[in-house]
Amino acid sequence: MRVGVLGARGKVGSEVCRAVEAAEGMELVAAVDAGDAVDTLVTAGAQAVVDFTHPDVVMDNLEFCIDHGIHAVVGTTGFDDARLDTLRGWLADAPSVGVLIAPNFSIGAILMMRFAAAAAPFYESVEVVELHHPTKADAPSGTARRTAELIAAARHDAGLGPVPDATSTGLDGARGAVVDGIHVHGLRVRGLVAHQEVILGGPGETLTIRHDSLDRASFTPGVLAGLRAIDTHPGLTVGLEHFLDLD
Ligand SMILES: NC(=O)C1=CN([C@@H]2O[C@H](COP(=O)(O)OP(=O)(O)OC[C@H]3O[C@@H](n4cnc5c(N)ncnc54)[C@H](OP(=O)(O)O)[C@@H]3O)[C@@H](O)[C@H]2O)C=CC1
Ligand SMILES: O=C(O)C1=N[C@H](C(=O)O)C[C@H](O)C1
Repeated sequence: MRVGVLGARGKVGSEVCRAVEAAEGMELVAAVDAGDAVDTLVTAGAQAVVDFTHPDVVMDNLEFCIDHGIHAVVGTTGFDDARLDTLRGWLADAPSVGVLIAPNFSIGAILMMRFAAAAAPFYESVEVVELHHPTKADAPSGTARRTAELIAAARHDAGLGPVPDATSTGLDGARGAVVDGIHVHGLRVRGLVAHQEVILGGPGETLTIRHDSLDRASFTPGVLAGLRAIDTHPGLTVGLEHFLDLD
């Protein structure tokens, strides 16, 4: 497979370039960063791209790739329902192209989200705390948003009501952001990479599910798995778990 990387000089993109170069059956044919011509992907004959750029530019990148019949494996964050619908519209005109949007490529983070959704029906309280390096573009993290959505859906299916919270006054922001009714807190601390805790609570007990990416190498096996599967999964897929055999 001939692979191009967008965001190739970034923190994750540079790891991905190394991983693609070392991967059996893959060739890195284009390494594109800010200011480089995206047309390079076409002249180099890229069959698939990996995008780890910025939420402000990723939609333009994907429009280009879909228009040119190039599959895309996307780690960049910032996807809401409106963006996903836009992608579905573009893909309707390019039915053989596959796009994978993965809020997190590390296997531990995928399992953490799964465990959190499984535990959610059993606890009255739940909050999400994400902790990242201070150069992160977005807050809360894409992983935290996705986790909160999965927890909210699991609570809804189980017939649970809102999480209890007696707060009536306080400083703005003290209770974090709210995603689908679930409070999400973001910390930015030098020295951290990417970490998340889901804290669930019921009478007399709490359960804490924690995941730590200690190195950006944690993301590359998932990216390679996405690349290996993308040409047999046309259309839009959200979440690498759909390409993995987790059951
Ligand atoms: N899904 C997952 O598993 C993970 C997702 N991420 C997400 O990936 C994204 C990137 O993260 P990270 O690597 O830490 O960020 P970095 O800022 O380190 O890297 C992004 C790179 O993309 C470059 N860039 C900006 N615009 C373009 C463009 N139009 N075309 C090509 N390259 C461009 C930037 O250049 P410049 O600095 O000059 O602007 C920079 O080199 C974020 O959204 C982050 O949340 C991160 C880790 C894991
Ligand atoms: O910017 C990061 O670093 C990360 N971004 C992703 C996110 O927002 O969830 C994945 C991981 O948390 C690292």
